[in-house]
Amino acid sequence: MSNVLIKSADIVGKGRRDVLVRDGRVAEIGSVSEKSTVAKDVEVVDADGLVLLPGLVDLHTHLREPGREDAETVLSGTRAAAKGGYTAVCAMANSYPVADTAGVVEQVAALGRAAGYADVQPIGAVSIGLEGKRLAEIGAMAQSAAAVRMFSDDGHCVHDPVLMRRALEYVKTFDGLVAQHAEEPRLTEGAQMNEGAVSAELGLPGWPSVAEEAIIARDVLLAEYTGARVHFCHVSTARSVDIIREAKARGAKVTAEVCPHHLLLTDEAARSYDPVYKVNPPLRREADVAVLRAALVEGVIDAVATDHAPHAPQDKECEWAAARPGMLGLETALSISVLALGGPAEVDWDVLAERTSRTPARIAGLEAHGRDPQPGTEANFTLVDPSATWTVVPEGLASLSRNTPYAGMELPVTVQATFLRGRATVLNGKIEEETHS
Ligand SMILES: NC(=O)N[C@@H](CC(=O)O)C(=O)O
Ligand SMILES: [Zn+2]
Ligand SMILES: [Zn+2]
Repeated sequence: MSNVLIKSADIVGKGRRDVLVRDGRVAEIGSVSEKSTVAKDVEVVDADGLVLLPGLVDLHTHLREPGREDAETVLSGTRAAAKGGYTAVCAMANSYPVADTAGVVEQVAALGRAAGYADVQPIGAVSIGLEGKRLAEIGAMAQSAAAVRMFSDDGHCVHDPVLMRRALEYVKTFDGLVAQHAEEPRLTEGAQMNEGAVSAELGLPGWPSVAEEAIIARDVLLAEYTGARVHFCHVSTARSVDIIREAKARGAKVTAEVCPHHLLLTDEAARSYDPVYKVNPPLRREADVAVLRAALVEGVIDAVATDHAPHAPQDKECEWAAARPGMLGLETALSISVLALGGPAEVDWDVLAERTSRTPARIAGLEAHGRDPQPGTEANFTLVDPSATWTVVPEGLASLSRNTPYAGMELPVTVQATFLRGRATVLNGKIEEETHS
């Protein structure tokens, strides 16, 4: 089904329109007369009451393949992405083997194409084996069939300033960027949760906010010095936002993302000792959450990114200190973002489209994504029901893993359909089983 007539969708900024898709691209937009278009080969999708967004784009997804296919695969992770309204995901490099060669990034991209549920853009490692010692083959990954533009040692900070400088000088030659996991490792040795009143009470070693802020401040300086692009992953503190705001005002080429969980949850959740709430960087204070929400609306934070981090039961269902950090995100990100921005009645859908689709597509250089429907553009959309609600049931998720912090919660907004080049990957809220790419 790549010929579709989407009837009467509320297109952000344009009002109610029909969108006719032929051969994966928008053919007509406006009031398309039924007679002329409802030919036999055109499927009609009634979108009355639904909001049409450009397909969501995730700058930060852990797909776990190769290496931890028990936790997630490219197939299961992209099915989860489609369910969440995503048409493109950027796959982090911390797989086993690490995505630090042209071979591995090409393999991940090929698995994405074979699955057919979302475009998979691999992120390459900055350093060999994420060890922070020697640069990975950045040029070969950039020139490979996977055309890697974004590089990250995510899971680890590119801590050595010389290595960071070299990486920035290198990616600058092809307008690439480094996505930094900002964590000064000496300040977080043994850390288990946000350092503050709650960690003191619980007696858990703290992860101080300055460990993030110190690296962001340094990398802003390196970005300005080299003229290269730096993107900050999972920004979690109020002071980080201040530093990024100042950097942007000076013209530094920096961008930043925030994760849905940092927009909603706080370190109070650690009182449960339930490792589902353990994540890097950790859940912070209420005051940080408020600043992150405002910064997202303002645009100081450019994008929502999931940091979808599936973990197998044995890595999560254990005591807090032994558990791996990270939580699922793809299937709940839109709902949590809407909730954090005031709920479906309050949310500005245009701002939401900007932060979840248009801007992340631009940051990652994914030209066919993040586009509002115009004649000729690829039909990568999601249809959202703004008045529906759903309850998170871990067993019902498309992800292979179950580590969602929202189990049992009733959330606003459902994804009714996702279209990738005009082909429904999700229809009537259900994953389409036949996707032929
Ligand atoms: N966020 C996490 O807590 N975990 C991520 C790594 C990372 O994003 O740093 C993971 O790969 O599990
Ligand atoms: Zn990280
Ligand atoms: Zn991550």
